[in-house]
Amino acid sequence: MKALRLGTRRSQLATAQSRGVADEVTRLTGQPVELVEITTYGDVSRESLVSIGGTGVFVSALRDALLAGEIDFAVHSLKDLPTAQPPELALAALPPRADPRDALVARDGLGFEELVMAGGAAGPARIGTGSPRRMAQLNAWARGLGREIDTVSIRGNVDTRIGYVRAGELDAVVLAAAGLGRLGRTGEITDLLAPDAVLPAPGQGALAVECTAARPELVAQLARLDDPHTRIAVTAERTLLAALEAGCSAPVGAFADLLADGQTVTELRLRGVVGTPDGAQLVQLSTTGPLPASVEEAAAVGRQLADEMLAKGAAGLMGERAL
Ligand SMILES: NCc1[nH]cc(CCC(=O)O)c1CC(=O)O
Repeated sequence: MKALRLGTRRSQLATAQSRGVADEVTRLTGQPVELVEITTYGDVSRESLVSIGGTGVFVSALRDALLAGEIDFAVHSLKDLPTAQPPELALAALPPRADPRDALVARDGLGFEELVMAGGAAGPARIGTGSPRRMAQLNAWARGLGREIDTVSIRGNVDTRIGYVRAGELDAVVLAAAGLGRLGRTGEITDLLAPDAVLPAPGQGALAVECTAARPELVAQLARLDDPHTRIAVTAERTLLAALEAGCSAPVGAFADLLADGQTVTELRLRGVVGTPDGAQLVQLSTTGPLPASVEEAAAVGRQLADEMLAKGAAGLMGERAL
């Protein structure tokens, strides 16, 4: 049988998650899969994400290769995908989501509150993250404790980021737990940040399996990896993001969780937050309702919560993201 070509970025994280999906495709369909390496501008550039136009840069080279027929399918981190889906490409599968939470990797095994109270060597604790969403919520959390922190803008791969802590340049960094999990590095996490304190990025922890919409049999084959509950939850989160007219580098957190009655999922709770990077102003809202019966219904939940957030002044806070 001819192998399906799975295009992947070269980074350790991208390779790890592509391998996992490749194995799952083979397990479920018996179809062999080969990995094809694609270099993206986001992998070679050292400029900040904002100056190169957001995380969408990681996605476009893979999509170009899909449309050119150089690869059969691609795996993206869902949170890096723009919310507007190009009609010529299909999100064939959203596999079961991994841990959606953000994770702290701090010096001396410290948790977030311990670190904030302890401070850094010469003043407030220095915590690295390139994400305005994380900055806003971490700063707001520290404010609630009556303390200040220094959020320091960083980027780079997982090794580089954790390296700042190991080298003593930063007291901690914040990363997605799912990414650390896929790299087999959960042992380095010193605190998993509860969504009550830090809402993850919309779609965080979920992968998206994409192929051309022009190959319906391939779409159907890949769809065997799809997890309907993941699709419902992330649709609500991503529609909230889209309805706020915010991009993937905006300070927007959103998390939909499914509430179960025994073994049966009965309700969906969607929480959203927008804030200024200094955490001085946050608009945070939550809604709980019956489990949406379709992605359209899930999208409606996201739009509704976005409208409520906009009515509370969310748009004005997002304007701060240029700073
Ligand atoms: N923005 C980069 C990015 N995109 C996806 C992940 C990994 C985890 C995931 O699937 O959400 C990460 C790293 C991070 O935020 O720490």
